[in-house]
Amino acid sequence: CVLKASQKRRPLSRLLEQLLRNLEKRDPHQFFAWPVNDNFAPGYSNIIKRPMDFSTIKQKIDDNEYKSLNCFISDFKLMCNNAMKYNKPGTVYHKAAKRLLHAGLKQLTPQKLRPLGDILT
Ligand SMILES: COc1ccc(OC)c(-c2cc(C(C)=O)n3cccnc23)c1
Repeated sequence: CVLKASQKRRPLSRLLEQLLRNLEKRDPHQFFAWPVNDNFAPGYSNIIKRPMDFSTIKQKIDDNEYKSLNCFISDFKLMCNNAMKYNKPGTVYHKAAKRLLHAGLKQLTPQKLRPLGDILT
């Protein structure tokens, strides 16, 4: 029996892919899907020193750069906090980031993750 490519993935990578898909559902406008472009966000790269977005997180999963769930969660928080730093409160992006962070962290609580078993230890 030959395993499909996805089944050959490391257990942590497969879990992170699943968590990422669930987080992306909370970004219906895809504001966080790709790196923020300085042409649409003046001065962004001067203000935000460590940009992060869902496509970069996906690439890091595929490159096995995440050694733990916490590193994955840190990048998710970085992505949301970048948006809350650059965009003023009340803007569509600041509000979207706050909602995404709140909804995302609720999906990443120990209670929600415990059923996924010992691959997190
Ligand atoms: C209006 O449609 C889009 C499409 C993609 C975007 O970022 C990938 C953004 C976007 C995303 C952001 C963020 C996340 O700060 N942003 C800030 C200022 C101006 N534009 C954006 C908006």
